[in-house]
Amino acid sequence: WPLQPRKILRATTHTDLVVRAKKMGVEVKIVHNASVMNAVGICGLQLYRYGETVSIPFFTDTWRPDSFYEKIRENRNLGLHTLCLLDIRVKEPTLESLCRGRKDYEPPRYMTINTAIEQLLEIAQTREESAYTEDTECVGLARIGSEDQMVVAGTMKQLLLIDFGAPLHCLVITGKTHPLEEEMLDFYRCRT
Ligand SMILES: C[S@@+](CC[C@H](N)C(=O)[O-])C[C@H]1O[C@@H](n2cnc3c(N)ncnc32)[C@H](O)[C@@H]1O
Repeated sequence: WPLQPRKILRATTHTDLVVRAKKMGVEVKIVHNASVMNAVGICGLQLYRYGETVSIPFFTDTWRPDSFYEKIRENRNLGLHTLCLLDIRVKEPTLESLCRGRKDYEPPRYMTINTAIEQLLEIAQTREESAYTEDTECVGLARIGSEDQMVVAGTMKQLLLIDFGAPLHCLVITGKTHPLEEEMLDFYRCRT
């Protein structure tokens, strides 16, 4: 039974899968694949100038986690860019159905760049000296790799006004940029 994880081994889930398979004596064969982790290179920010990637979950009325803020702060202190992966909520059982023991699911939801920025700015407001502000340069990327992919560079404030269309979306918060990176970003710069 050759196990072929679809993606490169870059996240805990992938490594965990391999470790458990090997412990069970299952043969593991890695088939390398494209990933947002390298496809994001399209915007011209150099991959080796990124710090730790963060995931931004949807806020709810009662759950507003902000642990990713510290990672963004550390990255920016080191002058590194931060790739923000945005929440996907698919096949989430409704609260009602959980209570009734019946399987009903919420409609699928994919976080937009706009929602991610709103949440990031909400967190920034709770910090005295935030690691980023609405004037921080970012790059919004939607549907990378598809014919209608969208890449726009601009401040958080500017990107908030852009409709990036259908999922999937991700966001890069820039660190210290190299002149060549700036030249590349100019091709994507938002003109509003
Ligand atoms: C849990 S991550 C896993 C990504 C996938 N396993 C990979 O390595 O490409 C999913 C998130 O990555 C980002 N993402 C994946 N593919 C994307 C694409 N083509 N364009 C923009 N963002 C993408 C989105 O933020 C999405 O919510």
